[in-house]
Amino acid sequence: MKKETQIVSLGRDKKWTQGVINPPVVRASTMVFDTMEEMRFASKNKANGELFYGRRGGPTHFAFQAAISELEGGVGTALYPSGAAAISNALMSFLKAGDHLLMVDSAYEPTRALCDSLLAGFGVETTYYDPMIGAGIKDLIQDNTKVLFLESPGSITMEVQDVPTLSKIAHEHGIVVMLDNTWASPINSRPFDMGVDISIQAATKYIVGHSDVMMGTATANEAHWEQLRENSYLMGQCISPDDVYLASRGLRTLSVRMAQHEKNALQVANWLATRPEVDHLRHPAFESCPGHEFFKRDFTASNGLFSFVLKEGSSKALTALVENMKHFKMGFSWGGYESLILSVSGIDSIRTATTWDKSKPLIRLHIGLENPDDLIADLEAAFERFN
Ligand SMILES: Cc1ncc(COP(=O)(O)O)c(CNNC(=O)CNC(=O)c2ccccc2[N+](=O)[O-])c1O
Repeated sequence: MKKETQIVSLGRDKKWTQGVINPPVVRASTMVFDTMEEMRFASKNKANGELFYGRRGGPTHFAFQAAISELEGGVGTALYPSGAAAISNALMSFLKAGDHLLMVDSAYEPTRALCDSLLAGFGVETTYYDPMIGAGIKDLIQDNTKVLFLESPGSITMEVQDVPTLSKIAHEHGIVVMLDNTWASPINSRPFDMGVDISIQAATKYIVGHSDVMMGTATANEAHWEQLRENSYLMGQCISPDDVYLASRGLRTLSVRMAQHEKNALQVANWLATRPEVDHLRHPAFESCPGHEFFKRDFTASNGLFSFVLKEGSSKALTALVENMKHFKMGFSWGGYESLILSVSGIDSIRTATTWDKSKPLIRLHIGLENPDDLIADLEAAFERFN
């Protein structure tokens, strides 16, 4: 089945929908049983889609979990109140005091903060590595290394990692491989075909697609699903069926939205490449982006999120560039239908395994579903304010 057809049909089994098109919202904490036998059966099968208790979810959750598992290519998906919760629960489900974690240097900043504060406090040692390290990762592996965490492309600076090579080396040492796969969404890469054990999505972004739900998912392969599911349950992770309904609804248009985001973004990026103020683009589909060759090999398409680096720019000029835009808004997120702009500073101060030239300012764009001609006109006016 092609991914476009999967997007429309997955998670709509009649056992969850009762025949209506969208799996209905079933809100529940308590679920009741008529006999002790029924109760025993539900307890025995509480992790296998039998109604047991609100924290294990209900039909609305089961339908969405089945769809994401199939799309990502795993066997089971746990749901969380945010992408950050998916990351923290996945890591804490497989790490204990005395363990060592290999974390990509280009990780989403709050992921770094988790490692440097909470995990460090629990006695987990973190080593950050260069996203472009490839086979060199083997030199960082210790006897107590338990998890290798990737985020590809990396937040803000967009480096694409050689996931298959990194996964192969990790598995040679019995290390669990986790990938923050939010940029690809569940349709533009096959994480488990690349050797990933747990694929994480900030569903907040493209899956929901309308900037109105916070949600995370973590999908595991057979070998890691029970440990992820049960440890996440012990940490009390559960979410509202109303939010799941909205995420399911967003999922149905993921293919068409992603295709339009990609088309619009490429038009804007190609225009930016002609601007004299721009030093280079950090869009995975462009050769100027580190890991472009891995993007071509491992991804089926790009989307609306990319960054570009300016040759120079004072704080005053950057403020003039990003403020007073007609269509681009400043906001901490991406993946909705709207266009966003972020002037990112301080990258050099949060990277420890790589260096960043802070003399060249970075702007991250999320290209929404507006007409790209209007977006380009907006950026043209922005550069007039900038210069
Ligand atoms: C790849 C990836 N993975 C996980 C998450 C977290 O998802 P959540 O927002 O649902 O918790 C995200 C969220 N992304 N958010 C952004 O890129 C914008 N937010 C920020 O820039 C931000 C917000 C708060 C604190 C620090 C930052 N930051 O990245 O510098 C993500 O991009």
